[in-house]
Amino acid sequence: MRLTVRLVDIAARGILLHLNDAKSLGVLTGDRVVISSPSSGKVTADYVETTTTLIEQGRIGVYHHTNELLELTEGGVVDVSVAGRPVSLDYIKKKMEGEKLNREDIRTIVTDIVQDRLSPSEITAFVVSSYINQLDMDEIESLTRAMVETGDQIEFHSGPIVDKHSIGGVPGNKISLIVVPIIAASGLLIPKTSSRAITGAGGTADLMEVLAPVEFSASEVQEMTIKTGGVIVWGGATNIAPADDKIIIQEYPFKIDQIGQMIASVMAKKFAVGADVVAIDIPVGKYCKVHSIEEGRKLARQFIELGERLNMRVECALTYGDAPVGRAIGPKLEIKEALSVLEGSDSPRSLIQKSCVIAGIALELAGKANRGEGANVALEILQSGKALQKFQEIIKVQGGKPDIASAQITAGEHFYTVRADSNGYVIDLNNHSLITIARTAGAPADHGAGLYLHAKHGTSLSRGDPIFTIYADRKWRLEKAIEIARRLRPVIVEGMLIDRVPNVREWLPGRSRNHD
Ligand SMILES: O=P(O)(O)OC[C@H]1O[C@H](OP(=O)(O)O)[C@H](O)[C@@H]1O
Ligand SMILES: Nc1ccnc(=O)[nH]1
Repeated sequence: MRLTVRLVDIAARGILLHLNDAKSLGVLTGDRVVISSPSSGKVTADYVETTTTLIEQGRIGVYHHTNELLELTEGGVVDVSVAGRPVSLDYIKKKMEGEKLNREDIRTIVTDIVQDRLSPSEITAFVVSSYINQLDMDEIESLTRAMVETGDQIEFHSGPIVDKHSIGGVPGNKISLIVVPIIAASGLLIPKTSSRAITGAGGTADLMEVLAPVEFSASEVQEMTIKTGGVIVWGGATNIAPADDKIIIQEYPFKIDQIGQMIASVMAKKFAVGADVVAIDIPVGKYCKVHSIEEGRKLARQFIELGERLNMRVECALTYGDAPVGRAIGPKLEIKEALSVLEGSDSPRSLIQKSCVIAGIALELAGKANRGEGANVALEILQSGKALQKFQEIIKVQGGKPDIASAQITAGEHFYTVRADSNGYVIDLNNHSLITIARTAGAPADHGAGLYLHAKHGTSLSRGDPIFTIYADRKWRLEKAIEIARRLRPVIVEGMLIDRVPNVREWLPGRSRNHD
């Protein structure tokens, strides 16, 4: 069918057809079509949307991202025919039905994801079917290899190449900003790629973006790493494991991170940058991705086994995840806190200790420290000021302003402090709720949004003492976040009274205990 092009300025993939044209072609909403034009050749364009009002018969509306491939001009004429459905949909269905996927099935799915042949809802179906039916180690290995092979890879000619990664899930986990400079300052190479927030309110890429650009190609990552010893960039922009970010985007709204996909997501990024040794941080806690030490050990063994299959030496640390790392949650607040530690502050201790433990494991694996001494070596590098100097070099090589000091970083201009309404101790912190509040306040997209925790487990508070402050770049977002905070009560302060159950029934005066 020949149709006249109307360019539709919507930042999405897809095309819009009049319902009658769609019927004549034999396509329904969600089907795919092939568009051919003399200038662009044949392109399988995405999902059809139909309308009876928004476009006239005889025309085809082409959305912006689809036209990036087609490069059509307004008023041009194209030939439109029905396209077959991607075969990967059959493999996703196979997983939905609980069957095991083989290497070819997974490679086909990943290739279709990378080449934008699957719609967001189809990718979500893959995520959810793997979430419910789980991926075994063979499937995880296939997924990792397919993610690596469908993107760019880096090869360094000297080693060992070091890397670290956290599975995430604990708020405030800004340790990469301290670990990477420590490792690089020790003379090792660490080409660190991170994702943006998945279940949290600020992934490492979101944080680093406050100080410097994070979007680079794989070859730029390589060049910068050779020059400074390390980088902290967003994996999603590098074309390193490009399927990863397309999957993560579908996980974000549900705040899920399917275990098999998560292992592949992390390890594909490590493998693609040529890592020889890898330290993995597995936060364990009531509200984390991993809830018990046993579960954590099982996951650690999976990471180690996959590392062996891929020829990388992996060691994992199970870390305390029942409270945020440090006190700051959200991009600017977290950067401020990490910078202050690099500048020599001796608090927050949880942040310093955790950063040194993870950096220490990597230093030991790479032969820069004896077994059991890595954390001390890391602390010495941190306290010597060499890590700060290295961090400034990293900011500079990525194109940011290196001489920024923590005191110059200010969080969102709108803020509100939640205070204790009775005397007592902090007996519980709900990480999920803290993240929900920070996200509602605008994090991670609004860099100034987030929250600062004044009190953690065991802190003794008097009525009126601050518990946490919510920050936002926009007033309406702050209002929403306050509303959510009132409902979720993420920090529980209790004295001896745990709860009081009110009797709300109307009590009539004169009513007596007389059972007449
Ligand atoms: O949003 P949630 O699920 O907490 O985790 C995502 C964060 O965890 C990892 O941290 P890193 O790159 O090792 O610093 C990811 O790359 C990302 O930054
Ligand atoms: N799924 C993931 C969890 C943590 N980090 C990642 O890069 N990916």
